Amino acid sequence: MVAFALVFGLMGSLGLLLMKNSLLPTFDSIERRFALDSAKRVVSGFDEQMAAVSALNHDWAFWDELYFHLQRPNKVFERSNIGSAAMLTSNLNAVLLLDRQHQMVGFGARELSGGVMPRAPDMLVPLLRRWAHKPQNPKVTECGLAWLQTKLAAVCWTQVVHSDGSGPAAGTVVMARELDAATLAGIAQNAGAAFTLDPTDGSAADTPHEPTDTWKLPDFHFLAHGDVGVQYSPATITLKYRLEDLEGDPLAWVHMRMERSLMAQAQHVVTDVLFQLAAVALATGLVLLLAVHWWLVRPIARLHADVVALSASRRWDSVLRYDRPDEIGALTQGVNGLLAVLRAQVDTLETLSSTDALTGIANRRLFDERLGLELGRLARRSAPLSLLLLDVDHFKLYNDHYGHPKGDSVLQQLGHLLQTCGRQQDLPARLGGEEFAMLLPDTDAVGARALADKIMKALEALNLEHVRSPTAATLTVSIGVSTWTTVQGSGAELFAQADKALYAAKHSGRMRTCVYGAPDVPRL
Ligand SMILES: Nc1nc2c(ncn2[C@@H]2O[C@H](COP(=O)(O)OP(=O)(O)OP(=O)(O)O)[C@@H](O)[C@H]2O)c(=O)[nH]1
Repeated sequence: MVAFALVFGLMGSLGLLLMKNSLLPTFDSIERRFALDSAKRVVSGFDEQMAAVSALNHDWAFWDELYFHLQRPNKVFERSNIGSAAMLTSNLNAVLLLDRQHQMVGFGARELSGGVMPRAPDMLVPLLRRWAHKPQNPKVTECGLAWLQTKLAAVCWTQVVHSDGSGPAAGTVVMARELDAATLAGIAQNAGAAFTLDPTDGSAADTPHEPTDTWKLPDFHFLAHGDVGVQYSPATITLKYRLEDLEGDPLAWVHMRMERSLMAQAQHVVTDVLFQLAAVALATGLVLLLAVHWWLVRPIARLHADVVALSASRRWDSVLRYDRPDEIGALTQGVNGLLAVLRAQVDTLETLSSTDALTGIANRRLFDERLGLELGRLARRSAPLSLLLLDVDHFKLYNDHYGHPKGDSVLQQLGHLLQTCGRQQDLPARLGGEEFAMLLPDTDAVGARALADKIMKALEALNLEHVRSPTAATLTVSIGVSTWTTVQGSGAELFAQADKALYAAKHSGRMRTCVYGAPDVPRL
């Protein structure tokens, strides 16, 4: 029972542990995937900001009025298109116009957040440096990020050509739009992930942690250098992405910090589920334990107790009753089968131990037992009890003459004769050798003598030839009788009286019956 509970508990714990070990990693990988997707959306948000400026910049690059303006600067055009009002309308913070030699021919600006004004060198200097090692791509709008004063901005530039794309470029149009707090908040909102922007100025935020992992981001339109450093802790996943400037140098870190709420929830869920499963397992185990106890242990214990009681009482004739259509019923039937075999064996042994092997009538053991019983009955009620002792005359001579087997046959016939002569309640027995006895309940001396006569007549009728007998030509017996109407002593004394009578019969010529108490029989 205890072993069963232990095994059940062990298997349950193992199952729960396996479940925990498979559930948490699944939640963990879901959370990592989610963090990576968030990082992609944030970086994509920066890329989209550049794409928006890029579209406007591209339109201007194929604008004939700008094309002609670069060739012949026009004050009206400049005022209405790169004046501060126009900057506001187009949501730009700076527009820089360059001629073919990259000389500034126009600059319009709108103040950045915090009230500072962008400066033309903020755009021109990094561009010129970039073009020094990576020349401008004709008719292709390019974008990058740059600091305007201390503000992050998306900067795009395209060579200005005729609207039909013909002719050599008249110069370059450069535009900048600040990625102000509202824009960054929009990126964060669209991405569904909060982030901070930290300049790569060598401050602590510059290298806040060593990443434990690196995720590769796909190439976006303008941001094509995508590695995200990842650092895990039990409570957060921290991601950092490096924004680069026009020359490919570090510009700022985008730090994303994501609470591992899913893992925390998963831990709770798993713990809850574990507790619930443990409770269910415990309840199931208890129910199973009770069921096993009720259906198996209890009946087996009862069966065991019955078998023990049966062994103690030695009542092999008992039958165990468990009518069940299962293994316990089968076990009970098996025990009953064994009992039947045992009963048969005991019966056989009892028969063997109380029967004379040669004649098949009772032996001395059974005779003594019945004698004791009959004496007990005699003590309780006044019905006479007689005992006949019978001995074959000159049986030694018979054996000597006819041989032992023939002698055996005679003894068998005598046994049968005694059985047929007596009544149902009489007990014929062979006491040993050629000596027989008959115990006659409810029989007085007259009745006993009458039976003795009947036996002699029946033997005479058998006409068993005995040529060596000095007494008669056929086999004869001598009989001694003793009768008690009340108990006068032990069974041995009744027996001794009958033996005395038999002795008298032998010594008065054999082939006769003597009754103890008669004048011709001496007293004990
Ligand atoms: N065939 C056979 N003979 C037996 C058996 N038991 C005893 N005897 C023989 O019975 C004979 C008994 O002989 P005795 O005691 O001298 O008595 P008896 O010859 O009958 O003479 P009386 O009793 O004086 O008439 C012996 O020879 C025994 O060997 C037996 O089971 N079978």
